[in-house]
Amino acid sequence: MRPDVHRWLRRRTFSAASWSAAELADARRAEGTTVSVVLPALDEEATVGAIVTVIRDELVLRAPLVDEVVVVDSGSADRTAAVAAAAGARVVDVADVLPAHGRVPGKGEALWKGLAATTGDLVVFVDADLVGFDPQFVVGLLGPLLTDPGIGYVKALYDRPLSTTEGIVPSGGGRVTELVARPLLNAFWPELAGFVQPLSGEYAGRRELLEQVPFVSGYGVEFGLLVDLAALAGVDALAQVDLGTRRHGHQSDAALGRMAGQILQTAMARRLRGGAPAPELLQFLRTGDGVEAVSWDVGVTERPPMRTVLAAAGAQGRRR
Ligand SMILES: O=c1ccn([C@@H]2O[C@H](COP(=O)(O)OP(=O)(O)O)[C@@H](O)[C@H]2O)c(=O)[nH]1
Ligand SMILES: O=C(O)[C@@H](COP(=O)(O)O)O[C@H]1O[C@H](CO)[C@@H](O)[C@H](O)[C@H]1O
Repeated sequence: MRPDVHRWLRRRTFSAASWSAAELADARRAEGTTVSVVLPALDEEATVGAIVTVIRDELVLRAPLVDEVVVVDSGSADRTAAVAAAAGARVVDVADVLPAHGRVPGKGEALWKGLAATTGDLVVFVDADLVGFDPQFVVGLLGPLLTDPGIGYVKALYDRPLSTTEGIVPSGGGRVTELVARPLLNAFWPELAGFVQPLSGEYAGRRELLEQVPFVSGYGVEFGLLVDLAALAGVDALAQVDLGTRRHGHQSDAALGRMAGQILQTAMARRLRGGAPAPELLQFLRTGDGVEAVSWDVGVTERPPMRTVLAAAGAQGRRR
């Protein structure tokens, strides 16, 4: 493992259990820091209400850590907006935010407009399809930002069980992460190989940083933000926090194939400047109280086209 990645893993990996909502509420009040939570939602009537309710009850009313909870309705056909509003969220329609800019489809658009529709110094993004949402997710994401001014962006890491028709596959989730995003980052942005969940849908950042980078419109948004914020602020300004386990709604393999395509587009748009890929692939295993990084060499070599070999042999033969 690269020494810089090993060092980053040690210095910038936190546990959500390190902080309580009450202590962070005191800390942010003392600093005068404001906090917004943004939930992008497309047809999430089944889950958005419970998430908003828990955030409001625990982090707005009980411990005043969060100032505003905004659900960005991405053009839902179900009752997402009504359910979210009934739970206490401020709901904005993606088409109504920055209308002069029109609207493009995709999750990233909802997040970009969520940034425009909120004012918090710190912005927390939470998917609206989570099951069994724990308010400690938000506490854990805010912990590093409220205790270390040198940290500007925090990604969630967690176990990701995959629920299938045959049952639960304990670590089967994060399919595009394992098959596309992780290999891409290791090859072309090896300094970011320490992120256990580079595509996690829960993350938080300082508005002053988030407003300086583009938001990729579709599912490339997480990949784009990670690469662009690292380029802007340096890897050491980025961190990750262990939130335990995350369960959410899963899309089909075909849908994830399209997601992978968007992530590939996002990566290649940032990488066409060439440069040989790094040969190391870092994967992660859950240990008792943390994660263990496992390093693999996935470097490949290339054999030249046979035609050139035979031509050279022929030329050599002619020279013998
Ligand atoms: O065009 C979109 C696509 C997705 N989402 C929301 O973004 C989050 C993550 O999307 P999804 O669950 O489809 O991604 P997955 O978690 O399956 O990768 C969810 O709250 C979606 O409702 C959205 O607001 N607009
Ligand atoms: O991590 C992944 O591979 C994908 C798909 O997860 P699953 O295989 O359905 O658990 O989920 C994430 O990726 C999306 C693209 O970045 C994010 O928008 C989602 O929030 C996140 O769940």
